[in-house]
Amino acid sequence: MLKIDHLVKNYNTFSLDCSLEVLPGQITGLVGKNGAGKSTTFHAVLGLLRPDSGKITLLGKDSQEITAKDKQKLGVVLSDSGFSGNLTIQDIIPVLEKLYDDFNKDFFMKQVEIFGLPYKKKLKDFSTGMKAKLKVLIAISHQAKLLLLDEPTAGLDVVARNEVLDLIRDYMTEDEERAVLISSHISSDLESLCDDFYMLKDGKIIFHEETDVLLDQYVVLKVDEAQYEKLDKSFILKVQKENYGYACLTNENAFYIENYPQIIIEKAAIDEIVTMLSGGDEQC
Ligand SMILES: Nc1ncnc2c1ncn2[C@@H]1O[C@H](COP(=O)(O)OP(=O)(O)OP(=O)(O)O)[C@@H](O)[C@H]1O
Repeated sequence: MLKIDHLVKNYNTFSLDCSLEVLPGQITGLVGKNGAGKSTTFHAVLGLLRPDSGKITLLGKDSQEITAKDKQKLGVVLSDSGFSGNLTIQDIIPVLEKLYDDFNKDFFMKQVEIFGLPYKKKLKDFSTGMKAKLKVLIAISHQAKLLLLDEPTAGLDVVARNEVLDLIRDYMTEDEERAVLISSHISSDLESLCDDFYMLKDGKIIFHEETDVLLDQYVVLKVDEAQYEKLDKSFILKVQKENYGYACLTNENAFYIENYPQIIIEKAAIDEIVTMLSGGDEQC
């Protein structure tokens, strides 16, 4: 559905080199701190900036050959995009009908009602949550095959965030060929949503894993100084100094359970994995 092969974009003090793949039927998460390069990646995929090198294949075509008609098959949320704040939902409906051959007005209107979005209020007077819901709603209201969602939950409270994530889940259940690339700097947001994760750090993908594997095989070993000395560190991905000794991240849960029954082994939440992997701590 989307394949990015060594997309390179250089700015003065920042250099992106990103490769990732979004498969049909999958929700892929792109996580990374502020400034990691998530938006630059989305902009490049959408042809909004010119990459220095690399290849992007979108909907089965080289991204440079994507037509306006093809773009109708994309549902997009960008932080810096949207309709003029002086318009209302009432105003944008005819625009959406013109923009998208498959715009589903009934679905859109129903969701506007469910979300309690004001029909005649100017968009600039919407709350952050209302704006976010409207953006995602627009992205999923025209039978898109691929959603490209850059930080769609930014600034939302837990309730609004879950409503937005539910919309994305519902979108996926309607057609098993659909796919989503979604970014967030809060990885826990995406834990229950995504099938796999890529992690960007300083413009580079430093990690890719399926969520099932993450939840099943990634654990944190909590060891004191003496245990740390004796630990076989072959499968330790990151080490973090703690008050009690060391927290060691591994993706070989079974090896340490079998060989070190006396040490404390805790399930690693995605947030913890991301924080440890993106931290500057020593890597074994
Ligand atoms: N047009 C530009 N000119 C120069 N530098 C840029 C430009 N656009 C982005 N950058 C730089 O590229 C880096 C990555 O920015 P980007 O917006 O892609 O990060 P991000 O991961 O989306 O961050 P955030 O979560 O804050 O949106 C930053 O250091 C940013 O300053």
